[in-house]
Amino acid sequence: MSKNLSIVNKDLKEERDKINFNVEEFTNWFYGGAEKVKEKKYIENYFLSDKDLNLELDTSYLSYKDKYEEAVRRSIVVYKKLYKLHNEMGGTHEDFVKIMENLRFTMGAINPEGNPFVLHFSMFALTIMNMTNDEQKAEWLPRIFNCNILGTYAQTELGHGTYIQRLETTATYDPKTKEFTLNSPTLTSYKWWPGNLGHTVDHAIVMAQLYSQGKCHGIQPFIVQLRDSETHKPLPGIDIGDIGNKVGFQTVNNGFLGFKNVKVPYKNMLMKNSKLLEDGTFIKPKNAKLNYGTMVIIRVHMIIDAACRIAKATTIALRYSLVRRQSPINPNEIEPKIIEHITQQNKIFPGIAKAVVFKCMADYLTKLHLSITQEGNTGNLARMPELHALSCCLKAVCTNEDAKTVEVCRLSCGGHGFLRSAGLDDVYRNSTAAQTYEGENTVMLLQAARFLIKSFNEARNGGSLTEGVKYLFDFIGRNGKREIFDNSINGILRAIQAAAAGRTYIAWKHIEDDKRHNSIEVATNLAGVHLTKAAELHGYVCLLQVGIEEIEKIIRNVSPALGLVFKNILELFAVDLILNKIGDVIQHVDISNEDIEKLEKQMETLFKFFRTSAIGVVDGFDFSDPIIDSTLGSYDGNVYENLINAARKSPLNQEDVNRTFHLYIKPFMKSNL
Ligand SMILES: CC(C)(COP(=O)(O)OP(=O)(O)OC[C@H]1O[C@@H](n2cnc3c(N)ncnc32)[C@H](O)[C@@H]1OP(=O)(O)O)[C@@H](O)C(=O)NCCC(=O)NCCSC(=O)CCCC(=O)O
Ligand SMILES: Cc1cc2nc3c(=O)[nH]c(=O)nc-3n(C[C@H](O)[C@H](O)[C@H](O)COP(=O)(O)OP(=O)(O)OC[C@H]3O[C@@H](n4cnc5c(N)ncnc54)[C@H](O)[C@@H]3O)c2cc1C
Repeated sequence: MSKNLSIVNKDLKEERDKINFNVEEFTNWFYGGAEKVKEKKYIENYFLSDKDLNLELDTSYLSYKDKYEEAVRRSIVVYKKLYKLHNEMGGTHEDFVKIMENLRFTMGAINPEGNPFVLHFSMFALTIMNMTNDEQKAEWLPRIFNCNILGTYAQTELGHGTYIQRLETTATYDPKTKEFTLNSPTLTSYKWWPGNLGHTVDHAIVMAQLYSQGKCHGIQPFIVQLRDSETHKPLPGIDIGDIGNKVGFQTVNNGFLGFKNVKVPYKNMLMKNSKLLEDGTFIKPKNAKLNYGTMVIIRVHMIIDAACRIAKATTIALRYSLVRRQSPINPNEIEPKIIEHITQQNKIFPGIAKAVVFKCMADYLTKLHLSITQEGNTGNLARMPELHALSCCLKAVCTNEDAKTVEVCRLSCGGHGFLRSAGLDDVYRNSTAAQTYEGENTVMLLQAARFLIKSFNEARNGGSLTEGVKYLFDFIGRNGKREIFDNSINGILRAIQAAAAGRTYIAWKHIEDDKRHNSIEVATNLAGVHLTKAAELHGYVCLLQVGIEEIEKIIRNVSPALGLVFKNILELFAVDLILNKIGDVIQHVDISNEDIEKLEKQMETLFKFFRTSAIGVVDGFDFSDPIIDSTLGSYDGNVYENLINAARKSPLNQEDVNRTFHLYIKPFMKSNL
């Protein structure tokens, strides 16, 4: 951790003196080993120490246009260095991935409102890597890697983001010229939202309806050049621009794009999955959803992003709560650190537990994705629907929790939390954006519910189930009897499983009843609220189940003192979860009022234990001061000095009288109305 040289606030020092486990050991777990932590620190310092970045400039005060231009300038400084470092490291693909993984955090500090090149290195490169044949890889990958071309992923249109089957952009193939002609036949067919599209990139993966031999063959990906490589002027037939100011992501340069008779060569349709022969014959892929692959990868990556945003927000909220004093609990005593107010603990401690459990889930899902992708490469696509359902479900549950938790952290910092310098606004904006992009969360939950209902039918018919939904058998086996609650961690898991299975049953029954008068589609829509609740509960089952399995493994491999902290964290996550979902649990589990009171008491005991470890855990997330970028969350805890220093930098404070006084205020005051 790069520690500030200033003297650490004595309240915070006193807290750190009481930590009873090895913080470094926790950090090593969080980043996957001591070697990875070393790499992270090295890479972070390598970039952030560069004076050319001019990180002293607070970009939040700049205009929209200036923010974008500064973000581009800073990004280029970073990417130049990235290639230099990559060469120094040996230049392998693994080295590049290593740098990019670590840069994710660092980039947030450099461009707090988003990276104008992010899609090039994520969705654009990933789509070319995963959806092209060998010749296409050979042609495009070196140019992408060297940044000779810059690209984005243009799928969403003004009229459609969710229901991608109905995208309207057309790509019509002519076997005589061996070209596609791209058109935007309506206003609603304009591409709208793609990151970096407005003025940054010169290429895009464009998702368009393929027409060949007079038939539509559904959406297919095409590589399209949008701007001239020398002048950067839009090419003929391309109408392109920035979509304007947004809630966040101000420097991501999300754009719009329309096509008028734009010619694209035959070789630019990505042909790994679907194929088009030169004569225009279309060859279907093994599974039509293979073209959705890039979205699946990104949804998997979004779980670790959610964990890190929560980790950052709770670090700020906790450090602040350990130095802020207000409102004596006992009238005759001094004002306590606000963390002593139990409601404050209730705001922050469960969030810290979520960051840890989400990290476990991210590791699990990354491994699962890898193994299912490897199966897919050998032609076995059997587990694709399971991965799709799980990644949709967890993308939704984790980003919803993320946005909620970050907002609670902001509220937990009182008035100061509302300052930009507190550092929580960009975290929140990024969290809430993640609830929408890469699949709107309700839609994602409904996709997961589709899998649950299928599995429920399978279970009722005595079929086989994938591991993650086997608990549906237990529900069916109980034959209408309620699960008996027992107050252990596995008891809590069984209770959440019973609630998820019970809610799945209610949704299933709703559909079955409505099917008598309606089509299955209408019946499914009418059951929508139950379906999303079932999927959400299923997401929590997965999180708790994976949390239990992973943390049991961790405990076996770490020191006993850290093991106790992990046990505490897991219990915090579980008890907080069941108390938050108690309505659903009561419906399907035999749980008494006494059991619930016991859980509430248990929460208080868990808080008491966690009170001393909490600072160690957030320090262990190891966000350096430039990364945390917060007056309230810096390592030294000197919040009041930080706040006044930040306020003094406000552009309004650079002169003691603002010109508006003489221009407007004084004449107004002297006018006697
Ligand atoms: C909601 C769906 C999945 C619906 O797809 P659909 O073709 O209409 O399917 P349907 O007829 O409803 O049937 C569903 C069926 O399709 C299957 N399926 C769907 N997707 C997959 C997959 N990836 N792998 C494997 N299977 C998949 C499902 O399992 C269903 O199967 P089933 O019929 O139940 O057997 C799709 O439209 C979708 O993914 N929409 C969300 C769009 C989205 O995520 N856009 C992202 C744009 S890029 C972006 O936001 C980048 C931001 C990045 C940044 O700024 O950093
Ligand atoms: C910050 C940001 C960055 C983005 N970056 C990109 C990018 O780089 N490339 C790109 O192509 N796209 C990008 N997008 C677009 C994004 O993927 C879509 O906005 C997203 O998938 C949601 O689709 P939509 O806007 O059509 O919402 P809609 O589907 O119109 O959602 C509106 C409402 O309708 C509901 N709804 C819609 N369909 C259903 C249904 N079947 N069942 C129940 N309810 C439904 C939703 O739940 C929601 O409440 C970005 C978006 C944002 C906000």
